[in-house]
Amino acid sequence: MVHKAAIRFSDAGRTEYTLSKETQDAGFGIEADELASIVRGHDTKGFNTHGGTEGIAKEVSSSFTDGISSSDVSRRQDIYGVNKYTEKPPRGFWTFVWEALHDLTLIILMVCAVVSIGVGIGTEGLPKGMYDGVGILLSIFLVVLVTAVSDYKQSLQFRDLDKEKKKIFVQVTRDGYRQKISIYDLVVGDIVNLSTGDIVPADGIFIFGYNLLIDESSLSGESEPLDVNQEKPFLLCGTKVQDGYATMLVTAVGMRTEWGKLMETLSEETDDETPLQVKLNGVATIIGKIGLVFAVLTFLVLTTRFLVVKFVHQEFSHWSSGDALKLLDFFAIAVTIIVVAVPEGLPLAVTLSLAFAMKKLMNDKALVRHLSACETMGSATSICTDKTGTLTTNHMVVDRIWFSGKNKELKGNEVKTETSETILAIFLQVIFLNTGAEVVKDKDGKTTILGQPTESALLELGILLGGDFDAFRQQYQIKNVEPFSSVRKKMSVLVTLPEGGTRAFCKGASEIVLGLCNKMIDCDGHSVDLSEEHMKNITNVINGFANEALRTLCLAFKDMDDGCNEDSIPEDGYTLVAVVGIKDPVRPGVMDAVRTCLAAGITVRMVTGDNIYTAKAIARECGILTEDGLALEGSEFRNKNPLEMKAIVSNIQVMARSLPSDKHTLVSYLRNVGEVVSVTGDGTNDAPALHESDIGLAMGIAGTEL
Ligand SMILES: Nc1ncnc2c1ncn2[C@@H]1O[C@H](COP(=O)(O)OP(=O)(O)OP(=O)(O)O)[C@@H](O)[C@H]1O
Ligand SMILES: [Ca+2]
Repeated sequence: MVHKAAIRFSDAGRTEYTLSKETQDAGFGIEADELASIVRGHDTKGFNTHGGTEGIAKEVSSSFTDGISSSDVSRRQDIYGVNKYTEKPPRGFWTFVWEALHDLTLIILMVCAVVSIGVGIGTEGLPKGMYDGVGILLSIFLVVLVTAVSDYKQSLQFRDLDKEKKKIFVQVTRDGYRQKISIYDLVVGDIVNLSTGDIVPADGIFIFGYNLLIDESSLSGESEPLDVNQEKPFLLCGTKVQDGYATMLVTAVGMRTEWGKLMETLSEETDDETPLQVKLNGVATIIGKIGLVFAVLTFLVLTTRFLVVKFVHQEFSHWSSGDALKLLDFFAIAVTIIVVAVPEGLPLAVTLSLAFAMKKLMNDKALVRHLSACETMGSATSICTDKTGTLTTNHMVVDRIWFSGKNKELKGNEVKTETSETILAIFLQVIFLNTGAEVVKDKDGKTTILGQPTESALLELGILLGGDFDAFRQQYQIKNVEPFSSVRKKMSVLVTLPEGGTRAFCKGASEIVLGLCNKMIDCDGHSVDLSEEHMKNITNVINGFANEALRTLCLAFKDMDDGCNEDSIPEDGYTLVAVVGIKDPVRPGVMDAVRTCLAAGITVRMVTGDNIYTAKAIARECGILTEDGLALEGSEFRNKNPLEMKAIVSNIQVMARSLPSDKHTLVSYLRNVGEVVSVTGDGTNDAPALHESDIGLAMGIAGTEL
């Protein structure tokens, strides 16, 4: 500390670092720009000058455990800014009118109108000579008005959509407890909890966490993910947490971040035309060109005939105003051909009807990112949906438990009375220590569970069994965490026990975790070797749960030798404690929806990360899986060669235990065989497939940007 202070003192002396009065008065120890540039520039020297993470936390008066106090927020916003990006001012109505006027046919028409009025008045006098010209002008006015109004309305709608899209919530610790706030309310000094799949909501410094991998491709285009830890603590806004879990101290928000600067250059709305519009515009242009050719031809032919006649009658030197009028008449005929031939209104009609469809969808609480989606959606021949959260409600409750010792399935409330204490104790350890969810108390002392539904279901069970989350977290020291990911399909932790010794816990997809076990606990709480017989038994239990459409998880532990390596968590030699079956009921209405799709000739496919039996059971329940349909596991699909894949892909109805990349492969093969594929999914594991699909329907729960 003394040492740091000394460095700071000398550095301060050298750079003449003085605080502005406002910052000082507000009680902070660092300027906003200075702090922002340290993180943005990955300036380790400046970082150390300010005393590292602790020093900076002190300077922005934040505490790692309690965060900031919410009464502070406006003071922080005054000094360090608001987490919003300045956007280009929205385009006004008149810009749209101006744009609509920039149309070649309209310009030709206007010229014709003016000429026609001029000549008309000259020859036929007022007001009769004006009628034609004014008529043309009026119709131009009408077309411009309709185009401008519809474009303008569309841009307003997109702005609303944009706002909707940006309503993202993050978990922060404020006033000593964890809570959810909107990213707009984030201020410098906030302690943010990041987990897999999150977008980093502001610039910040890593405080604490495990195995944090950051994908910076959105900022730097660099696709190799970056390790972030105490040594390399800088986190940039707009990057994505690819793996791991961490808490972060916010150091810059809004326009002071790199992302903010990027947004400023990007916030220009991009025109997106739907495929149909592009096609129709193409058609309109071709027809227009043909019309133009014919118009020119007609004009030339008429004029030539007129000239020839004049030549034959030897009147070439006598020109009357009648002749001029005749030539003008030819011109008018040519223009009429153009006007009739160019189907100006066609693309316009499409825009209008699509905008209408979008509005209707929005009323149904569906958010349409691109206008084109409405149209493509109509032509979809295949839907790939995930299971959890889309077909099911995502409200999970532990329904069945099987303890290896008991060899008996239990309902939640029977567990306490019928299970030996040793087993129960270990069971609670797995539940409370090996979890990414958290039991939090809010201001009024009410407990809520924050976290993924699967983990919340387990925590709820733990509380039901009389466990105390906080007590567990205080007694045991967590050494390492490998968070859950859709690829690994399990979560593991390494923990120091209060009585000494280190223990690893693992929970996750049943077959996968079972494969890591070579022992199990018997009824007295002793570890015994897993025999073939046991294995068969347990597999039966798992399949039994799965056939009842339950999501099954295995929980296991392993006692570590003294002096084991704390940097890695073992991948084998676990002792099985329990199998749990979690109920996640099918959403009401799903069966009808599936039936409607099938009736409309759309094939529905389920692609899920869950167990194959669970997947099949749910698929049957929803009417997705039929007698002759194909259900297989992701690994089976993955190992086929491209030809085989192509052959079976159309028959696949259920794909279970899939990796995110499998979803992606499936979609690209389906498109390959000529299907228009729509993908629905809620999670980060669906993102690659959503990208690949013709239409991605993200069921917005998590803040996953696509
Ligand atoms: N938090 C967790 N910890 C440990 N294991 C988990 C956790 N969540 C899910 N699992 C296990 O991983 C399996 C697959 O999860 P994954 O995320 O790949 O699919 P999903 O997104 O839940 O399902 P779907 O693809 O249908 O939406 C689950 O069946 C479950 O056994
Ligand atoms: Ca999912």
